[in-house]
Amino acid sequence: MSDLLTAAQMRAIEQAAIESGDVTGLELMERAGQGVVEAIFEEWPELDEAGDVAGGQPPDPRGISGNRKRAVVLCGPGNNGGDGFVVARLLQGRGWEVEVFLYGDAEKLPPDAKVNYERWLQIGAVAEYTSKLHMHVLKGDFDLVVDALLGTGASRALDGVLGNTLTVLSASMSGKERKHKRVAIDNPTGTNSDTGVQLDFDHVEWTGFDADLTVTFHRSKVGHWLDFAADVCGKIIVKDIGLEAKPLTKAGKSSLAVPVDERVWLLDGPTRSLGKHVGHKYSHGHALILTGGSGKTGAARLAARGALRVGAGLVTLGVPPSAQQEVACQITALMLTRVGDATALDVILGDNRLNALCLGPGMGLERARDLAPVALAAKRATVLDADALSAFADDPEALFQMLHENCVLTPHGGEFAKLFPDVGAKLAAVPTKGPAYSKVDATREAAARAGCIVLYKGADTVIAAPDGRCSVNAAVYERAAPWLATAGSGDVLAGFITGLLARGFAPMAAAETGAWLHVESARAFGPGLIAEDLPEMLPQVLRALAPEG
Ligand SMILES: NC(=O)C1=CN([C@@H]2O[C@H](COP(=O)(O)OP(=O)(O)OC[C@H]3O[C@@H](n4cnc5c(N)ncnc54)[C@H](O)[C@@H]3O)[C@@H](O)[C@H]2O)[C@@H](O)CC1
Ligand SMILES: Nc1ncnc2c1ncn2[C@@H]1O[C@H](COP(=O)(O)OP(=O)(O)O)[C@@H](O)[C@H]1O
Ligand SMILES: [K+]
Repeated sequence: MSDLLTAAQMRAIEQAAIESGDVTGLELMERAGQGVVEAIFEEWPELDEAGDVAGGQPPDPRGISGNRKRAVVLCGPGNNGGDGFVVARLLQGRGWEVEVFLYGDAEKLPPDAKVNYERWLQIGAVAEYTSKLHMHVLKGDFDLVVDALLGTGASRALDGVLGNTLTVLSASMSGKERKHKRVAIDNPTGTNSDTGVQLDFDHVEWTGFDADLTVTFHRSKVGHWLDFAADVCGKIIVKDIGLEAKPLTKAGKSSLAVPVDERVWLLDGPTRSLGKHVGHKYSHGHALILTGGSGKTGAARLAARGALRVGAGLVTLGVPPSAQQEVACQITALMLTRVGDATALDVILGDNRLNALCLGPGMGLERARDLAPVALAAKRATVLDADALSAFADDPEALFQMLHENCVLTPHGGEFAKLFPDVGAKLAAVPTKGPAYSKVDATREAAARAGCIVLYKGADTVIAAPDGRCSVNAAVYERAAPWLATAGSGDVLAGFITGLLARGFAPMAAAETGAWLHVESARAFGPGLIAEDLPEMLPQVLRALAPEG
């Protein structure tokens, strides 16, 4: 998968291509419509009775004389609607019976959409999109419903006619017995293409258009991978509309988000340690993971197991005296050392071979507050998770002062909102106009403020660096791993990242790789997963990637 674009970036790319004279807006719209039709028939070959997908061929007489396929195309007031008119024309050209409904005023359509509206009028009718529309669709024996209502230009709350109709349509047409397929052009109406959140609409069960397939153009949009969108996009297909050759400007590039994929491991993983074949355990790094007191050591042990499995040469648990016996009974390959207080930690960190630290899982707020200053002053690569984040909820600035560039913060939503309350509030606000503030924006802003890597957890994990680099590790669509929502899985993630830091990964790469391996381990196990299983799946995941991993 390539870069993920915001609506503004996509618009800028299209605009640059049009201004360069390489292509017209009308040509792009035609290619977009063709792309949608291609995707429909690639996805559901059984719908294709007429043969040639590219259009232009006369329809197969069997399609007309036999049972004609039937489509409803819902067109909106902008260029997304324009794509819809192209799709309607191409389907009709292939022998389909097509009904088109327009939400909005035809006279106000933008120029390219207007042209395609008029082309469609030469071969078909346009009915008004009304609040009764869903009844028509529900009663009709349709094979396909196309959502061309709103695309990247969707920017404000939905009105009653639009929102209610879509909601009833989607709700009443869910379930296996539904005959027709549902396709959204660019994004399902009801979602924001920058944020993935639902557009504001005053309806209790508001869902928006619930698609089986979403066909987007040139590049996937950031919002396809965030928040609620993954629940309603169905599946994403990206269609080329001939914009490839135009790179983004430098300024545009620095604000790109990239998806995390297996390259994070393949580029670095197998060799990222000192000495690929002849190295010894110290050349693979030594991680120190601090535990909480007696009865609270499980989380840190999970993290430690993760760090060891991901390839740290040695992993030591730093335990308070009260927990020494408990931890000693539970570990074998892991080591332990007593870390009673900040002074003891200071002494231990005199050993320069300890090159990665992890604070937070099960640590306890007080112990985290006591030990964090010494740990951070040692300037080792350091993961701060869980209690090490919550401990500074009252004074995040005190934490930010101590952080350095080799730190990785791994908050979930609650911890994020405690450390960055203003950023969290911006993210939580329901957008009323575009461009909207997304989890990508929020994580970037947090990383810049903290001066280190921030990994903001969730099914749509976002990782950002202070310099604006940003990536999305989305466990959605074919990478869905809902089993990760289990106690302790975040502790294992902290351990994976710590282990990778010990191996010498740069903080951003460690966070990306850790997050990616975390989801892969969950997928390799599948349903029934508990946190303990995650480190145990790593050998299998790594073997499949690179034999020497
Ligand atoms: N610009 C181009 O050259 C191309 C654009 N394409 C299509 O054009 C789309 C973007 O077109 P637009 O920028 O015109 O945007 P849209 O068609 O997504 O929507 C813009 C229109 O919807 C209205 N609107 C926004 N939010 C609304 C709401 N909540 N309720 C009701 N109306 C609302 C706006 O006032 C405006 O009239 C893309 O998603 C894509 O489908 C493709 O044809 C490829 C080429
Ligand atoms: N539905 C989901 N799909 C994929 N990953 C998820 C999902 N829910 C949670 N996760 C992941 O599981 C981990 C949970 O971490 P966290 O909230 O800290 O839990 P804990 O404190 O119990 O370990 C995070 O890495 C998060 O990204
Ligand atoms: K749409």
